[in-house]
This record gives sequence, C-alpha cells and structure tokens, in this order.
Amino acid sequence: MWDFLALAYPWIKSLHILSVIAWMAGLFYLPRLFVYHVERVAAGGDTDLLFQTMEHKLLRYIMNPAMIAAWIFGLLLVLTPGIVYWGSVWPWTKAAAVLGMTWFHHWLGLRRKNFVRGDNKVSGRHYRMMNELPTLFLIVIVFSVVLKF
Ligand code: HEM
Repeated sequence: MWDFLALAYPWIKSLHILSVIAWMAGLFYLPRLFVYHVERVAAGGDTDLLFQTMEHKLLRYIMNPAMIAAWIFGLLLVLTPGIVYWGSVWPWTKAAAVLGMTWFHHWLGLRRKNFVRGDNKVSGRHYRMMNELPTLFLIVIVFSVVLKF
C-alpha cells in the first residue's frame, strides 16, 4: 500500500491539483451568482428559476464531486510516506485553511437552499464580502504547500 502510494505520488498529486482547480472555480463563481440573484432577480419569476437551476447544477455536478475528489487525493498524499511531517507548521496551516474552505462550501450549499425556499436573507454586499474568503484560504494553502515552513 505505502509502496503503491509512493509510486503513484506524481499521478495522485496531479489529480489532486486538477480537482482543487475545479472546486475553486465553483467556490469563486457560486457567490457571484448569488450576488446577481439577490440584486437583479425578482423572486418567483422565470429568471429566478434559471438562477436556481444554474446554482443547483454548479454545486451538484461540479463543486460537490470536485470537493470529494480533492479530499480523497489530498488524504492519499497525506498517507504517502515522507510527504507530511506533522512537526512542521505548514500541514497545520494548510489543514486549517482547507477546513475553512470546506465550511465555506457548506455555507454556500445552505444559502442555495434559502433561494429555493424563497427565504434568502443575505444581502448582495454580504455575498460580495464572503466571496473574498476563498481567496484568503487559497493564499494560506499555496504558501503552506509551496514554502513548507
Ligand atoms: C481537501 C483536503 C486537502 C488535503 C488533505 C490536502 C493535502 C495535500 C498534501 C498532503 C499535499 C502534498 C504536498 C507535497 O507534495 O509535498 C498537497 C499538495 C497540494 N495541495 Fe492540497 N490538500 C487539500 C486541499 C487542497 C486545496 C483546497 C488546495 C488549493 C486551494 C490545495 C492545493 C494543493 C497544491 C497546489 C498542492 C501541490 C503543492 C506542491 O507540491 O507543489 N490542496 N495537498
């Protein structure tokens, strides 16, 4: 098992990076859709339903599978011998930012359900501010995995 993980390391890392890119694309785009949805779309009309469909498909067919794949390949990298030394700081800063990213994903999923029920209470300005969170997490993650302090 450990030998296999060591041999497959470049493949697993490539798949990890691909899934992370797809996940991040959704994490950046979905809150933007929410901004336009709340500021420009009247509840109950055709455009409301169109936005709900786009949000549903983005979350279900891109973001959810990409998040699961990023976690699976990421955890395989954690199990690969010689990759993570828990005495360093970087695995902890990365783990904290990844947990933050996962929390944000679920927060967006809950807000999507609010739009479906017609009881969204979050303003466009609030969605714009929340849209900055994945950027902050991304900066922490990239410095953690590349600088490895
Ligand atoms: C979902 C849970 C995640 C886990 C368990 C995880 C774990 C890991 C591990 C152990 C490595 C190996 C580092 C190495 O090869 O030395 C890695 C690499 C990497 N991770 Fe993650 N990761 C996760 C999510 C993310 C996210 C959300 C991003 C970006 C937003 C990300 C970006 C990267 C990048 C760019 C690399 C390659 C770094 C390099 O070797 O140059 N990861 N990840």
